[in-house]
Amino acid sequence: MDKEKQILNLIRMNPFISQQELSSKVGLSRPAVANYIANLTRRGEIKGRGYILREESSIVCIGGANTDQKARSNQKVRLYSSNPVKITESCGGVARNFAENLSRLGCSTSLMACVGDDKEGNWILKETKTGGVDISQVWVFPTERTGTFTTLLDINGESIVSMADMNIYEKITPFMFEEKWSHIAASQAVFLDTNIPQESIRYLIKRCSEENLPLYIDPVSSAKVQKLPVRLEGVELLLPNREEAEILAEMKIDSIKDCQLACEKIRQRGVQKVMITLGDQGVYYFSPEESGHLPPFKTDVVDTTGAGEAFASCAIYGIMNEESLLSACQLGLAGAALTLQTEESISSHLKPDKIHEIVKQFTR
Ligand SMILES: Nc1ncnc2c1ncn2[C@@H]1O[C@H](COP(=O)(O)OP(=O)(O)O)[C@@H](O)[C@H]1O
Ligand SMILES: O=c1[nH]cc([C@@H]2O[C@H](COP(=O)(O)O)[C@@H](O)[C@H]2O)c(=O)[nH]1
Repeated sequence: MDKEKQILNLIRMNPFISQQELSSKVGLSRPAVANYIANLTRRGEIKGRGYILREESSIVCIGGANTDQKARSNQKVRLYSSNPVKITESCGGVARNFAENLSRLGCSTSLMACVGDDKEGNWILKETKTGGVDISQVWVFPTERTGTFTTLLDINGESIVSMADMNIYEKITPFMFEEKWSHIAASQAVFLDTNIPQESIRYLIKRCSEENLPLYIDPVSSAKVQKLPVRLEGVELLLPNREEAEILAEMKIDSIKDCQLACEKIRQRGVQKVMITLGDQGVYYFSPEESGHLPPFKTDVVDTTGAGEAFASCAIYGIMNEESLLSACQLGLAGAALTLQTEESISSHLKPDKIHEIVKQFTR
């Protein structure tokens, strides 16, 4: 590749790159680089220098965007039998749900995910945009089908079994993130789920760590948590549920005391903070400064789908607003309680005032 092309490619990947950095990367003197840039500018290839300011509380959410199909049984589910159910459909995907929740909390969020060029993909894009999320960074793949998540809910709203048809995410490569790096680097923080392939997860962890970008990870499921690398330096916060934490820590978790040991083991892998969500047992949080267990805020449980992302988004909202880990978890529990009350994966009542009010009500 000639020097001019190399310079253009480097600028495309990082519009903030300095002439000094360009000179050492392409092996030219700084004045020679300046000369190339002057020529490229004259020819209109470079339209100006892209100093885009980092937005306050902006976050890029990377991972899954699916349609969720929920079959809710109106009697206790009988396995190996035909069960009368009511089926509903909504937009889902861990990263997508997280982005919409945070947008409802007033943060500037963008989604980096992929959908097929099909009815479902178009629906997700439309709904997510209506939810206030920037969808300009979503890839639309013409030959792939949008991911689907199908779950069977028992009469008490608990999921009995779920099926994830998400082959589309296998098409995502590290290079695609490299190309979008200027957008990622312009955010205050990055949220990542493990729907994307292992090499892309590794790439993002390494790059965020090198560039000191706070990175929060939701491991999605006990199948997908296995994609995380052993070393997790640079991950500011990991939010596994109990099963995922058992896999990460390589131990059974049967008590709150076990949670503490599991968090210590997970932290030895390089993570700074850990929050293990424990379903109807609440959450255990852990950092070098603070640790403890909180039971859930009591509420009617209509449907548990989306509670994990509601917890994650409200807790991270707290962290981005420099709350303590304890206060961030209380906000997380408030968000989860709101989502448990609805059949939707996202509560339309989610607002900063509302979650603060719930925390006040339960901690009085
Ligand atoms: N059955 C339940 N009763 C009360 N709270 C629940 C229940 N299920 C989930 N939650 C709340 O939602 C949070 C996340 O749920 P959890 O099941 O641990 O995560 P995930 O949905 O990611 O598996 C919990 O920390 C808790 O606050
Ligand atoms: O392998 C996956 N399973 C499930 C999800 C998504 O996770 C949400 C359910 O999450 P929870 O565990 O909080 O119920 C759904 O919206 C579903 O689309 C996903 O992205 N990837």
